[in-house]
Amino acid sequence: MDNDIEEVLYDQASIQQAAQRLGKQITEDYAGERPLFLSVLKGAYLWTADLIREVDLYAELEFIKISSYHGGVASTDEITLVTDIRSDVQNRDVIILEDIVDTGQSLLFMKELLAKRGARSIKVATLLDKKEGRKVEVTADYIGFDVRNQFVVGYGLDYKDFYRNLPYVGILKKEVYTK
Ligand SMILES: O=P(O)(O)OC[C@H]1O[C@H](OP(=O)(O)OP(=O)(O)O)[C@H](O)[C@@H]1O
Ligand SMILES: Nc1nc2[nH]cnc2c(=O)[nH]1
Repeated sequence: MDNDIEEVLYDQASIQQAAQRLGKQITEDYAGERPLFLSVLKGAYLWTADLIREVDLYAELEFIKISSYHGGVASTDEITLVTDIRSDVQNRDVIILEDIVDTGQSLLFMKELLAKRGARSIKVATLLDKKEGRKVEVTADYIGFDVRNQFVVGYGLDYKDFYRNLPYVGILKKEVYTK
């Protein structure tokens, strides 16, 4: 798999540092509260594991699965809710955990869903923020790294469902897309 990678952008040590930085910030910001962390599958599973262990709060964790990409490098405009949560978000302080915010469509979908269900507050902690990719206006509150407008894989992020298990975030070689 490493042979398919053009460039490593963030290795495991840098991602751990980002998790520590954001975990500390969240712990301070939510002192005395019991937020609900909502991890967006599949991509956010590794980031969730890292970040949540750096949060020193009575925190609940739920997983939701939505889908926006259908195996390619171009985003579609359609988001589908694949697996919902069971817990009630009414009056809860929710922190959405994402691996990447790109067009923003997935995040907007999530935010609208939670707002409709009566969440008291909704914040977002993302490993990567690709601001240049935005098609809709939405922002993240806690950001690991800002990334350029290029397709990244690894650390939860896939290309055609592979590369999620790379222990770093990197860029695929061009020839991999055309193989
Ligand atoms: O800002 P956007 O353009 O909406 O892209 C961001 C979303 O795309 C990826 O998920 P994807 O739908 O590929 O599903 P996955 O997490 O299961 O890979 C990623 O995990 C984000 O949830
Ligand atoms: N793997 C991957 N998934 C994404 N979803 C939205 N942007 C990206 C990206 O750059 N890489």
